[in-house]
Amino acid sequence: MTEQQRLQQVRDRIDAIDGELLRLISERATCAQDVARIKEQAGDVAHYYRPEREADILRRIKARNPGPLDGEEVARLFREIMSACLALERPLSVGYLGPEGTFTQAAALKHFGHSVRTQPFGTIGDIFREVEAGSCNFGVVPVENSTEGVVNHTLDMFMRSPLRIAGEVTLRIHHHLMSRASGASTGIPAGLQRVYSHQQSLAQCRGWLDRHLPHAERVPVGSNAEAARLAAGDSDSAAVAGEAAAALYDLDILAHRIEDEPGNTTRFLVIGPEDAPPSGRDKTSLLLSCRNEAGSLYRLLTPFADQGISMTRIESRPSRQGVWDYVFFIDINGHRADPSVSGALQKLENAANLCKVLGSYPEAVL
Ligand SMILES: C=C(O[C@@H]1C=C(C(=O)O)C=C[C@H]1O)C(=O)O
Repeated sequence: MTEQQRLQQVRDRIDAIDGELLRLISERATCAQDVARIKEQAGDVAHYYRPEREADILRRIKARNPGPLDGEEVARLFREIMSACLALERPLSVGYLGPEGTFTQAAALKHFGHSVRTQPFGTIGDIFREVEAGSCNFGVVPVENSTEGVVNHTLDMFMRSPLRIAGEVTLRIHHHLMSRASGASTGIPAGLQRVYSHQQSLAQCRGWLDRHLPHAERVPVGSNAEAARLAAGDSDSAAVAGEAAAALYDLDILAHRIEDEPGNTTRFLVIGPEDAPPSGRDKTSLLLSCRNEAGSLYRLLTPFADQGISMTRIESRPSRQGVWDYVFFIDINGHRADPSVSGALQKLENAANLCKVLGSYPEAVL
């Protein structure tokens, strides 16, 4: 057989598989429509989207993946199939920290897939308000970065918001230095006067900027996408931002992956009117406060230790109610419906001044 004939054979096989895939995906979409119909008949239209079921499906896909594709890769494909099936019934609207091209938008699309309607908002407070008002089904907000720590504004919003946490997303953050497309060969132009970026991103690239652009002024702005927009209008300036922002504002990337920590990751939370039912591998976020006296934090944490629950994070913030009153944001493994977690929560009611369950939700799968 000639090379052409052998190629033709494989291509025929691929075409047949694609036909079969298309038939199966369409059949799957019809099933999703059936699910929606059943829910409509039961008057349960608020629950078209089931985060715990989606997490379970994605985990199963990863566990069963026979290769050669990587587990993350197949899960990403199925993420998009589920997203499209769900949108057939009711496209979700998801608010994020804009403008377009931010890492928060990338996190929203990673979590929900590309068939949702993403809506940019100017501040974290605006996202909470829009989701509270019901004009968006969910919101996505940054909460902590592996290099720069916690996003205080997000934690502070939870103190007075009735919203719950329905999911988490982690995103590897790669920052690039970019400037107005010149068509010239790449490299860092000597005359760069200014570097725009979000405060957090400037901090995440501090070492690189010190070494390569010691004389350029660092100008913190509201978001990386805003930085890219400003750099697009001024050839003396550059921005530090992600790939999406470079594409959106037609900027040339002058230097790739300039973050100081190669494992630089940001964690985002999905906020909505309810948290999620158990998926089998869940986390619970709590807001606690205790009296300012000896041993009170110790007493607050004892119920978790007694129940063998591991804590994955603790942050303290001023409560803003008294000069020395602090609140603690605590993440634990497990769902609030698990007997060990609900047992610990019952004991906490006595030990804590305030004990607010911000939500139980599936551990990030992707
Ligand atoms: C609403 C449901 O289905 C939705 C669609 C899914 C899918 O396409 O597989 C998965 C979970 C839900 O977001 C449900 O299963 O109850």
